Amino acid sequence: MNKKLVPLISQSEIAATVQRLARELDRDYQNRFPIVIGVLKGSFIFLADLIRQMQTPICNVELIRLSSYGCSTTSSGEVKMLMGLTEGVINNKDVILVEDIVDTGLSTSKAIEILKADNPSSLKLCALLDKPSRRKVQVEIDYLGIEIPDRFIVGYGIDMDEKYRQLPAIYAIEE
Ligand SMILES: O=P(O)(O)OC[C@H]1O[C@H](OP(=O)(O)OP(=O)(O)O)[C@H](O)[C@@H]1O
Ligand code: HPA
Repeated sequence: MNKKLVPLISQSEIAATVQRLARELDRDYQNRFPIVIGVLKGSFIFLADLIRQMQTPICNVELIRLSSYGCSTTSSGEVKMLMGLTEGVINNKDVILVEDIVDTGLSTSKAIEILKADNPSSLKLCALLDKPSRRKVQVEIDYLGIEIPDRFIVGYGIDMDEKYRQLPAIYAIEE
């Protein structure tokens, strides 16, 4: 079935939002050398743009991979860790977890639970998009980009069945 892509967030709005988040992180992480952890795959473009806008030095960039959506627009509810961190890498470090979108909250809460077990000295969440109307578990977003309505979105790293990640802006899918 053909999908219609309806523009939701423009490239310029994304860029301004990334700038703002980078300034907020710079303000809070001066002289702290945080570890920035991106959640693959969806956050890869946001992560790359965000760290290039940050001026405060970063100790390390790490990537983890979770998956729950598979080939559909509905979360399976079962979040799998497909790729984790090297042991000990965040022990006693300030960690910034970077997510593209918090929807049900299941992926992010799982990531937070796993990372907390590795004893970071602090752990904060930076998310580009928040879809609070779909939340199933509570997630506190410390650095939030844009709140969005209950639409399935794609672009800027975010996919539907692995498609559309390369689009430079964010679109809502309509049947
Ligand atoms: O709050 P939730 O309902 O858990 O949804 C949010 C997660 O879903 C997407 O990942 P997905 O599982 O589709 O994997 P992907 O990033 O590799 O596309 C997205 O990148 C978030 O990590
Ligand atoms: O709206 C969405 N689009 C794509 N992937 C997602 N994962 C959670 N929510 C979404």
